Amino acid sequence: MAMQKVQEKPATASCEGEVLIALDRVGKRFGETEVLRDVSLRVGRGEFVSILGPSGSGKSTLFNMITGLLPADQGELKVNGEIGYMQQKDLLLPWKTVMDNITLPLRLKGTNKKLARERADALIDRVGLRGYEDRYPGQLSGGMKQRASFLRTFLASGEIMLLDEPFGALDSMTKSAMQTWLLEVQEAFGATILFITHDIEEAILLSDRIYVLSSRPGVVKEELTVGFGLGDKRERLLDPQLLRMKEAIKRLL
Ligand SMILES: Nc1ncnc2c1ncn2[C@@H]1O[C@H](COP(=O)(O)OP(=O)(O)OP(=O)(O)O)[C@@H](O)[C@H]1O
Repeated sequence: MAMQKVQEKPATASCEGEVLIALDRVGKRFGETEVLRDVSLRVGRGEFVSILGPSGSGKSTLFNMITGLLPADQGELKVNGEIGYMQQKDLLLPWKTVMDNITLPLRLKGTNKKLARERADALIDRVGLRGYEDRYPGQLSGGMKQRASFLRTFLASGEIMLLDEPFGALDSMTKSAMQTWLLEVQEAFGATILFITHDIEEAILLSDRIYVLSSRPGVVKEELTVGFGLGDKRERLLDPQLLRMKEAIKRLL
């Protein structure tokens, strides 16, 4: 039944404005295992789009294809802009300072040290790490490490950020603070974000649109626009529509 629905969907999923990521009927197998089937999605400039799906539904595989780390077996995949990829683990190098970690991708791209530091310095207040530039990752809290990792990704990313469950390992209070922080920086930086999560509430709270993936194979079961709490997404937490949407998504998974 689910497949029927996907087949009926137009290949061009909805999004307004300039499209930065476009997938049309993308498929992927690992040997005998079909991991993704017929995945079509769009991400427009300045949008916050989430991919919500259970473990094993192919979310990270999708990101690996979007970044070009893995080829797609089927379908079309277009990316219009430079991508920064923040993986599940923060992957900060423990022997480098916060500043050296943050500026590493810029340095690898050939930016000189002074300029890379100036660029990081201009944003360090925004991520709440002023005064921690010379510390080492082991001296930071989980939330601080995620913020350092986020800034590193942002500086290197140009226009598009792919965030793979960035808050998955955090305790619920830190997670909630980080979600608020992410919404603030997205607004301030005007970033385009494609976000992976298996937390339904997190997806509803943060996103403009959500693609709900089923598992084995990963198929887009539904594309949802979060049409409430548009002025201030944090107010969604208090909105009765949140619960209704959460229940509707649970029924899809
Ligand atoms: N390189 C690979 N070779 C073989 N199988 C793979 C490879 N990468 C992923 N898989 C398989 O593909 C499926 C999807 O994995 P993927 O990591 O994309 O899922 P996910 O939705 O991101 O899961 P999680 O939420 O647990 O991170 C899994 O069954 C996984 O074992």
